[in-house]
Amino acid sequence: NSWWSHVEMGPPDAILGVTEAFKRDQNPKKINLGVGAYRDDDGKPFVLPSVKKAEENLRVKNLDKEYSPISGSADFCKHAITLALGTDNEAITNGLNSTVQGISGTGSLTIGAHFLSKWFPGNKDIYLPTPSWGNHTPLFKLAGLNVKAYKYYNAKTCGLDFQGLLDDVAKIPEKSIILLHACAHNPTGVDPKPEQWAELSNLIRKKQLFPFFDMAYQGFASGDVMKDSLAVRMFIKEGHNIALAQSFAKNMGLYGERVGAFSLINSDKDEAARTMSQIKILVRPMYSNPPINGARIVSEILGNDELKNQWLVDVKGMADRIISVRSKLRENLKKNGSTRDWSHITDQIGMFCFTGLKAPEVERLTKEFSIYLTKDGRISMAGVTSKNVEYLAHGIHEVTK
Ligand SMILES: Cc1ncc(COP(=O)(O)O)c(CNOCC(=O)O)c1O
Repeated sequence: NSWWSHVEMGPPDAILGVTEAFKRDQNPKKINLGVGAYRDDDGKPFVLPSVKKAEENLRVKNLDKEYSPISGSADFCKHAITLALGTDNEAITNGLNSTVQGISGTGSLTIGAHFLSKWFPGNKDIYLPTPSWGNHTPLFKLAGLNVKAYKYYNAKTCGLDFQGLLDDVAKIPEKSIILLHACAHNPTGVDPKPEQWAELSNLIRKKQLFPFFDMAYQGFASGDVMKDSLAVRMFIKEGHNIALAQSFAKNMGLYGERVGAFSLINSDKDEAARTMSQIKILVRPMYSNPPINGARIVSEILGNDELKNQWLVDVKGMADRIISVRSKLRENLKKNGSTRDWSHITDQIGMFCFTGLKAPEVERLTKEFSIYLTKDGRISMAGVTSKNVEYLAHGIHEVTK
């Protein structure tokens, strides 16, 4: 008889469910706004020219398939942290970072979660923004951390609830962990302004909280890699010894290659060596060592001026396309006669837009117009193109007028 008769069917993933329904829809005008991956103006996946060139360079090198070190190649780790903090950042030149390759952003967050769960000297409580990426809660719980929340999004303005954020952070018990989206907040697209990051940094220091940055979109948000890492660089400059998870899924289009990095900024080189040794001890039984292919592509691009410059053009091109369809959507809503304030569509940044649509409006948009998005009204701007933006504006206006 069965071992598993007690195992019940789990709930479908909210986002993947949207794509399944989209695939079944026969309407030629259907639009999928659920997918969290970049699409070009023809709605197709995009392999960056810099990535294609890097792969050509790698092919002729006839590299072997030997294991990576547990931490990934030192070359890759150096390139990853240097991209995040900037070439001459003191934390790097003084050897204060302990950086390992992670299995994309999810795997890098997971390494951090397990490290904190085992070694964090304070409360094993991690505070997430409300809302946050759907995977954060299960990921941190799986590592044994208690997941709590702080106010972040203002549904009335579709913007940042900065006062609510400060009030909540002020209430977090000292020596707790706070998760921060470095740029392009998922799912809201709402980021603090630089001066708000500065105020938050002061409060977090006063409260002696441990900042854990999740930077999954560096360069993809504004199109400028240094602008997008401003909060991370500011916090380190202000004396916070942070944790940082990076992903190359979006900004290099390496989704399925699963390339990321996890870093701690330490007090001194000796502490960096000790934390590095313990991070490797965690990774070894987890998956032993990381995949080599994507890491080689990243190293090839970031280690070669011509390819790095090509990549900077490629990633800015993706960001600019998203920024332009945000403007087009807002313009078309106005053209359709909508009198609502849609300024949040262009104020928000990165892959996602929190439209402010309520569940019944979302339902009508899907049923009557074959436009697919998650129930919370989040749309992936990557699914919007110059060809479907007018139809999208028409549908949104019809269900919100
Ligand atoms: C904030 C954040 N952190 C981390 C990650 C991790 O991404 P990866 O593990 O692919 O690098 C993601 C990827 N999200 O993908 C889009 C979606 O499903 O909403 C993310 O949004």
